[in-house]
Amino acid sequence: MSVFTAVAPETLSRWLGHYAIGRLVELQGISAGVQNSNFFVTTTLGRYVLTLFEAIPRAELPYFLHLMAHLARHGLPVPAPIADRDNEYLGTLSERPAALVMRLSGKSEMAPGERHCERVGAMLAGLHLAGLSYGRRQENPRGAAWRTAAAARVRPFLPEDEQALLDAELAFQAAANYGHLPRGVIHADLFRDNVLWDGDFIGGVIDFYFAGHDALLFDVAVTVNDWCTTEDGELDAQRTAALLSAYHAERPFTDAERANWPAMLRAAALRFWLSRAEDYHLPKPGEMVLVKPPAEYRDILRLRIAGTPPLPL
Ligand SMILES: Nc1ncnc2c1ncn2[C@@H]1O[C@H](COP(=O)(O)OP(=O)(O)O)[C@@H](O)[C@H]1O
Ligand SMILES: N[C@@H](CCOP(=O)(O)O)C(=O)O
Repeated sequence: MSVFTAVAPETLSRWLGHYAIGRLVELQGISAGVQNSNFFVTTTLGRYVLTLFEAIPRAELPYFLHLMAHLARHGLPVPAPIADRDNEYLGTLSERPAALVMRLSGKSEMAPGERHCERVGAMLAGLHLAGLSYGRRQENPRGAAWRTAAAARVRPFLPEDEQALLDAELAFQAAANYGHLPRGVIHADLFRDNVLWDGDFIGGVIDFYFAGHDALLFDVAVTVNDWCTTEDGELDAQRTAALLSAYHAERPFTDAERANWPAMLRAAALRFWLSRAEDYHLPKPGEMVLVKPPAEYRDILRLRIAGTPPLPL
C-alpha cells in the first residue's frame, strides 16, 4: 500500500484553496507505487493525482516537475503539473513536499506484446528528443557514481558467489567506455507499471522521479530489460526488435551506441539489482519502500553477461 502519509479530506479541501481547480469531490488513496504517497483527487473541475514526496529532497523536486511540464508542452502524454495561485508547482501538505499533476487515462499492461513494445520504443525516442531542449540539469540519481557507492553498501550482505558477480561487473563497467554516447534527459525507470494504456495508445507515461541526465542508451537498456524480458529473464527477440526498431526510426542509434549495447544492458540490470538489494538489506528507518525481488535483476544480469544479441539494426 503506498499511502505512507494520510491526508484528511478536510485538510485537502483547505489546501486546494491555494489552487484554481475547484472544490474537492473525492479523495482516494492509490495502492500501487513504491516510494511516494499518491492519491486520486477529483474536484468540481477535473481529475488529478496528488503526490506527497516521502524521500526525495525538496531541492531536487523542481527538476522533475518542470521536466514533466516541458514534456507535456511537447505533446507527450506526460502528466502536466498544476501550478498554484502563486504559480508554484511544489507545495507542502501534511508536512511533506506535495504536488498535483493531471490524472491521465489508461492502465498498465503487465503482459506486453510486440505492438506495445513498438509504441514504447517510439515514445522513449520522442521523450529523448523533446528532452534535448529542457533547460534544467540534474545528474541521473542512479548513475555510475551511485552504482559504485550502492555496491559498497550492499556487498557485505551478499553471499560469496554474488559478491564475486558484483565485483566482476563493477570492474567490467569501470573499464567500459561510455564517453562518446549521446546524452540527455532520461526517464530511467520506464517499466511496465509506469506506462498507462488507453486501448492501443499510450495514455500516460508516469513516475519521472528517477529522471536525470545520462547516456540515452542507458534508458533504452532499462526499458528493454523490463518490456522485452520473458519470465525466465531472457530477451524476447521479437519484442526487443520491435522496441529497438521503433526507437531507431525516431532517433537512429550511433555506432558508439551499437558498440556499447551489450555492456549497457548489463549496467541497467546492475542498477536495479543494486537498488532492490539495498531496499531489501538496508531499509531506511522511517522510510517505507515496497521491496521488489533483487534476485530477478541479479539473474537478468547473469543472463546479459552470458550473451546479448546486438542492436538488430
Ligand atoms: N498522472 C497519473 N495519472 C493516472 N494515474 C496515475 C498518475 N500518476 C500515478 N498514477 C497511478 O498511481 C500509481 C503509483 O504511481 P507511481 O508514480 O508509480 O508511484 P511511486 O512514485 O510511489 O512509485 C500508478 O501505478 C498509477 O496507477
Ligand atoms: N522500477 C523499479 C522500482 C521503482 O518503482 P516505481 O513503482 O517507482 O516504478 C524496480 O522495478 O525495481
